Amino acid sequence: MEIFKYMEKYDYEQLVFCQDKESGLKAIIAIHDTTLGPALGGTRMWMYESEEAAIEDALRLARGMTYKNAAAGLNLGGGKTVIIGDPRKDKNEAMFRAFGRFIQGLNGRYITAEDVGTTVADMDIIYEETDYVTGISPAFGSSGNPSPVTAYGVYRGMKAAAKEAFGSDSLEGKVIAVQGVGNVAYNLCRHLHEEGAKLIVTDINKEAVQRVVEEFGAKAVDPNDIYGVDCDIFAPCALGGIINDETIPQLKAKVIAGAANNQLREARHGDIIHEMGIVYAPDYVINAGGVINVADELYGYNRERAMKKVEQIYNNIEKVFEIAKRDNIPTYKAADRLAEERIEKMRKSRSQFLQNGQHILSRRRNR
Ligand SMILES: NC(=O)C1=CN([C@@H]2O[C@H](COP(=O)(O)OP(=O)(O)OC[C@H]3O[C@@H](n4cnc5c(N)ncnc54)[C@H](O)[C@@H]3O)[C@@H](O)[C@H]2O)C=CC1
Ligand SMILES: CC(C)CC(=O)C(=O)O
Repeated sequence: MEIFKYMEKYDYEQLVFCQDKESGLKAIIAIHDTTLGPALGGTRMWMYESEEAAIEDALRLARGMTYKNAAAGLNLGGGKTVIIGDPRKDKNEAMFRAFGRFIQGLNGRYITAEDVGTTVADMDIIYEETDYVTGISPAFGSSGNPSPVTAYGVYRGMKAAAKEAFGSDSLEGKVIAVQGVGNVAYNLCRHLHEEGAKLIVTDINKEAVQRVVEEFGAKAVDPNDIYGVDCDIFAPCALGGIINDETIPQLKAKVIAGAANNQLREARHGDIIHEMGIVYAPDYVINAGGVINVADELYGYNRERAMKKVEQIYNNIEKVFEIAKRDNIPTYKAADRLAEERIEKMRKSRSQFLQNGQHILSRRRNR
């Protein structure tokens, strides 16, 4: 991978490599765009096949956060971190303290939170070293684990997608195939079960599957079989890239609506599912609940205010469908349009000069 070429193509601002030998920290912080404000995005800990795969994931996820934060109406830019390692074996306190110091060194250009493989306890350790962390324990007056709120937002967005596809937003009796039943999807399954949906689930973690089978009466299938099951809605809630040339021909669902980031392996896969008549709720619009919730910490966390904004995900998904119809484009492009228009407007308004203490004028005054 030619890193600068890739960064130039999608206009990334910064890529930071963090190494701490003592603790074993190998982290990559990617900052995509800070037009709207400091970059906020979670930290993923994962066993990448190669350093290149880790860099690519950090970059793709960071760009997704720029679009997610913009489409959600947040005054935040996009960034993300990946830590290379096994979250079950390789974590230690010194690692997250070292990581916190690296974040502090960015002086507020990047703010972190949880993602796959990291927890509230990890964020609490980072908080020992920097203020630029969210999703820390409610004991600190913060919002805690974002996953249940992400799940609620996905549930609301899925209802809006169901209304578009089936004419009613009720999920009662709908067959919903859920891929990955981790932190977000466990909570999503609870909402779906409470509304009377029928669940088909899979995960590579057998205990996670067992829990939703026992608690919500879900039917379990093997991970490779989830794409082809007979269902109304497919909810990808594991990792990215799962809508691709191999999986699309197997799909029977009329709707795709789930929590996973970067669901389309390539943009053209969004065109293919559009042509097939599948209603796709763009990933970064439907899964914004978590970031909306943690971002509220920056104002002094207020759950009621945060949840009001999360409710808006239903309307945001409707807005995406409206733009898609108005401009006769697939929904993934409509979502990009929504986000890009907002960023562009703000970029223009910020081009006016503001005396902010950093300009040559302020240095002259202090001489
Ligand atoms: N946690 C949050 O608040 C947010 C999460 N997301 C995204 O949602 C997705 C899920 O996040 P979490 O629930 O937090 O992660 P998680 O790690 O708790 O859950 C993911 C689950 O997917 C399973 N999995 C991995 N590969 C699989 C495969 N090939 N087949 C079936 N199952 C597989 C894992 O075993 C795990 O149980 C991720 O893509 C994440 O980036 C997006 C926005 C916010
Ligand atoms: C989980 C979040 C708090 C932020 C994030 O990284 C995301 O939405 O993907």
